[in-house]
Amino acid sequence: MSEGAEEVPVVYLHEIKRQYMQGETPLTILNGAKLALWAGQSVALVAPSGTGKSTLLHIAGLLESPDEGEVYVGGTPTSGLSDVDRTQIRRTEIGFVYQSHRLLPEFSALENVMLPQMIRGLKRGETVKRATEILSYLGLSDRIKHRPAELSGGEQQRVALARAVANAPRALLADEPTGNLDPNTADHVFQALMQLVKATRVAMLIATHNMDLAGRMDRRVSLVNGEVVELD
Ligand SMILES: Nc1ncnc2c1ncn2[C@@H]1O[C@H](COP(=O)(O)OP(=O)(O)OP(=O)(O)O)[C@@H](O)[C@H]1O
Repeated sequence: MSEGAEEVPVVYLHEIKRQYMQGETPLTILNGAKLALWAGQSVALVAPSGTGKSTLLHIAGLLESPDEGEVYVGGTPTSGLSDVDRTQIRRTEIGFVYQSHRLLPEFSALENVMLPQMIRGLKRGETVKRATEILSYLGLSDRIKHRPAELSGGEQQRVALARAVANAPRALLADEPTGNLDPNTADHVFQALMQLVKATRVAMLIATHNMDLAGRMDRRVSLVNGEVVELD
């Protein structure tokens, strides 16, 4: 990638405001939040429960719209786009990993990774090739025929990771991706995430409560009174 291309953040959140109604009372969760995610950089989002980490990730991933502010993807403002265009950007530019793997139980690991590519319109043969490559890269070449229930927790999460990067997104957003795993397995999945950042230069934002993992990422941010603050 040329240096010029890196001058624009992959995702830029500008002055994001988000309120939820709690009965009659508005609850302000994000209040002027600003955050730039850069190619090849991993960012840990570390903040207490209920401060808005998932909300921020959903807004960055175009899964939820802010009440005020703008989400730029590759320099393009997204608020004025149609739902179809937003969905298109989400499918091609952004990968999401959740705390629980959310794989489809009746499909194999390979098929789970093929699906997002097929939805995007790639030919079946191409999706098989690419899904096989990604799963092998993540150390799962002898597990591709297994269904999620036949995989360990760490393997399931690595398949979910493979699915998230199947369409070669420019941003990968992960909400407590190792939260359900024991420390050793969490470490394994975390290393896979870091390996992907280095290999693909994806911009990564990971919400985590794990300070050890956060300490091993490129940058740490938190949420204070609805704003993003840099830690360190
Ligand atoms: N759809 C919604 N309607 C109303 N309130 C919501 C909604 N989504 C989230 N909230 C509230 O907004 C606050 C922030 O939620 P969010 O899930 O973003 O926090 P979080 O930092 O990710 O928490 P955790 O670490 O526990 O996952 C919480 O108080 C939550 O109850």
